[in-house]
Amino acid sequence: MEQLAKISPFETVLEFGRGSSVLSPGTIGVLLLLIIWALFKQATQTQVPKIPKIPDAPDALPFVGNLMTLGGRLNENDSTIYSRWSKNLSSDIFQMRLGSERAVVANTFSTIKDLWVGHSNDLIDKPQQHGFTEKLEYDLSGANMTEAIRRCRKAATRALGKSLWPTYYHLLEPASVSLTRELLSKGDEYMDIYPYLRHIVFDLALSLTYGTVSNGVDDEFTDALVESINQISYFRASTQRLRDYVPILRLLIPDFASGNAVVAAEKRRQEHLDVIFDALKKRIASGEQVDCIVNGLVKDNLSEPEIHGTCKALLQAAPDSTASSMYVVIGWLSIPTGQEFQSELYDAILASYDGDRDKAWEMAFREESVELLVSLYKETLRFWTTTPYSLPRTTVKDISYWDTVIPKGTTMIMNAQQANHDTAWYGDDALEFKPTRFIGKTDSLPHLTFGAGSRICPAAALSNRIIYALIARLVLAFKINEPKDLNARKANADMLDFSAEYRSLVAMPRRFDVSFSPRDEIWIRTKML
Ligand code: HEM
Repeated sequence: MEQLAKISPFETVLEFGRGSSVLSPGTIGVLLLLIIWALFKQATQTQVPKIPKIPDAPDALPFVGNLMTLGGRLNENDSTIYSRWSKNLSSDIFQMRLGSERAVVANTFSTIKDLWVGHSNDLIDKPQQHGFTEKLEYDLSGANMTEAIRRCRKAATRALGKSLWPTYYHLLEPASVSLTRELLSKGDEYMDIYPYLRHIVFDLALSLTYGTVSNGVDDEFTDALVESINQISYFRASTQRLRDYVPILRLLIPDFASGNAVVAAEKRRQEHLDVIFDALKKRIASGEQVDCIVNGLVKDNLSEPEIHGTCKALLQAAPDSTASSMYVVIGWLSIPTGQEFQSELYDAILASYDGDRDKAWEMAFREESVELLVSLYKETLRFWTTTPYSLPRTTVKDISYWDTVIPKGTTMIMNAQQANHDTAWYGDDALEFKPTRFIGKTDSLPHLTFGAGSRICPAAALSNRIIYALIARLVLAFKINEPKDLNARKANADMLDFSAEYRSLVAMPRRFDVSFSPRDEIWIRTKML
């Protein structure tokens, strides 16, 4: 019987049907029993058995398990729901059913550290999301750690390493100058700075990968590429699509809208990248020296799909997560408490360079000598967890955890949003935004927004530096103001409500407007030369 169930209950029933030309009442009875039994198995079974001694999330339903409460269906992101379950169960860790997938959710900093760092190599694979993963040609972020993916990750990590940063300054510095010029031209006008921040990070990622930049914030080609990237991000590791997790739905319902949307987005993304790649090949063939990751990967003999797979992951991961973090902190700086902090930060930046504004401006991308600003970006990433449940992993072997065993093949989810606000780890003020929190602290894992362990974000240090440098230059040049008009869009600095996106992997801050008053216009203009 166990054997038959593995084939698929419906195939089993069909086999019975084929074997008998006339269905006797006895055969029909057996068939019915078999269908009920097969449905029962489908309704409750998971890829790994229930794990002893780990409590279950409440209200699991047949077939879908806990999915009906997740995926933004209650206008809350999955992490907020996980936090509630963890609290109600009085347990750091619980298990749940996502259709046929058994997942363990860890909710406190110390539990996550024990599992993700203590068992780093045991948690190196990613869950394969049916209806999504197979529609992407090659995908570093979502793939298991095969030999090819190991090579891609190694190449990406090398390209993002500190020794290569000096080659990226010439990309970031002009971008920050054009941003400053743009802000200066706006005068007292209130504006939404998000598209500009996103554009800077996207251009950096495009230069790093394919050695090119886009044409501008409203460039049509880039918009289409960004749109295809967004579509793919929207479905990645999301619990919104039931059929990605429930086998019987895949069997019964064809994959219409969203499945086709992923395929169409992947096709569009690939077409655009092919154009960019071809242009790069022509430049290289004509003898031009182009410093970019693709060039390095070609020299490393990675295949073309591997090259695109690595670069797609970098292009995909970079813009929204980095831009969102800069955006929320700019929003906080504009509100009254942030206004006071702006002056403190301005003084701290100048003090680090003995009052030499030019040097402070020049060194922004080259070093992180302003401790208050380092603490500010760490606290920003901790408090507004833009990747609330990180990227789920899969165990590649059985893991002994306290007095139980988490089996090989279990989906592992870190509730980074909850752990980043864990009072047992950060103290009673964990729910406050405290920009000085990390002064004098050198912990290598200050928060979990970049993930942890074997698949931690390879761009964590570079992203930190981008945020540090752009904020340093903004504060040196301008005072950031919130709109006076009561009906205007003001920043939402709430640790959860800052984002209006409940369904997908990356939080999307609610949009707001701010204005930038030059501290000293004549001095700023000297930086535009
Ligand atoms: C503030 C900005 C960023 C945040 C919060 C962020 C967050 C994350 C997180 C949570 C993961 C999953 C880690 C894990 O499984 O433990 C990840 C993976 C990844 N990130 Fe980032 N990221 C950021 C910026 C970037 C940038 C700028 C790039 C590229 C230039 C990048 C490239 C990647 C790649 C390639 C992966 C997949 C690594 C793998 O699966 O082996 N990220 N990121």
